[in-house]
Amino acid sequence: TGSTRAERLLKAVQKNARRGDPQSVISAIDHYCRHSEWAMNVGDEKGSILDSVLSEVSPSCALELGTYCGYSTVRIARLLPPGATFVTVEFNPKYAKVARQVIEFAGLQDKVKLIEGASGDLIPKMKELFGNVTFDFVFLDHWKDRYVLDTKLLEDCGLLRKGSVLLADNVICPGTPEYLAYVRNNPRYKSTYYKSHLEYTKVEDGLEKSVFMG
Ligand SMILES: CCNc1ncnc2c1ncn2[C@@H]1O[C@H](/C=C/CNC(=O)c2cc(-c3ccc(F)cc3)cc(O)c2O)[C@@H](O)[C@H]1O
Ligand SMILES: [Mg+2]
Repeated sequence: TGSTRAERLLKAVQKNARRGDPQSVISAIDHYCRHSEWAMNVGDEKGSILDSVLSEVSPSCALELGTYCGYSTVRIARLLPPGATFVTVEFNPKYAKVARQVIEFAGLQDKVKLIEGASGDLIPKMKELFGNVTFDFVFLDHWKDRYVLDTKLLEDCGLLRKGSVLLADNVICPGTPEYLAYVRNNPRYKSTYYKSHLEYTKVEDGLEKSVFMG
């Protein structure tokens, strides 16, 4: 059968990027998605905002919800301090398979723990899997109607600490209205909106950074 969009994106990485060079993997995906076939990666414009927030936080323990093809996984892993723990969660085995190959091509497999499964099932298991962990940084980029549920789950499972930073993609397009309402009207969060554009387009989108106050 024909390849999927994700598999064609992987082929573009294998063809155009350099093994062990994360920046070349990022550039190859951005070029392919801008000029050949759009895909729902956070992209280069919002990706630069992600990079700057990451550099501020410099997390020793990070979580990503929704790996997809591993584009933001590579963006995050390449900026983490040595020895950091980085967990990314993906429940579609086909996407997980592509993401593992993209992450490996970038040479970042030793920095990334990709766990296959649904966030709702895995979040309550994080303490069991990784010891009494709290996440310094969480990137939300999975199903938009699950951001609030999973944020509450992270709180209830004691996985956030005073100062933990949540960064959410697509708060304008496709949009996450109940998530914005939740973090912006909640005294336990200090939120900032970073205006940008939907990946590879001129459509408005943005990232919401929310600092958990404990
Ligand atoms: C059930 C919730 N828990 C989950 N646990 C683990 N992985 C999950 C989960 N949900 C979804 N996933 C995975 O995350 C990814 C889903 C991401 C959903 N993202 C979007 O819908 C999205 C969509 C757009 C978009 C914007 C404009 C359009 F016209 C069309 C699409 C842009 C984006 O940046 C997006 O992130 C997939 O890999 C999916 O398998
Ligand atoms: Mg997104």
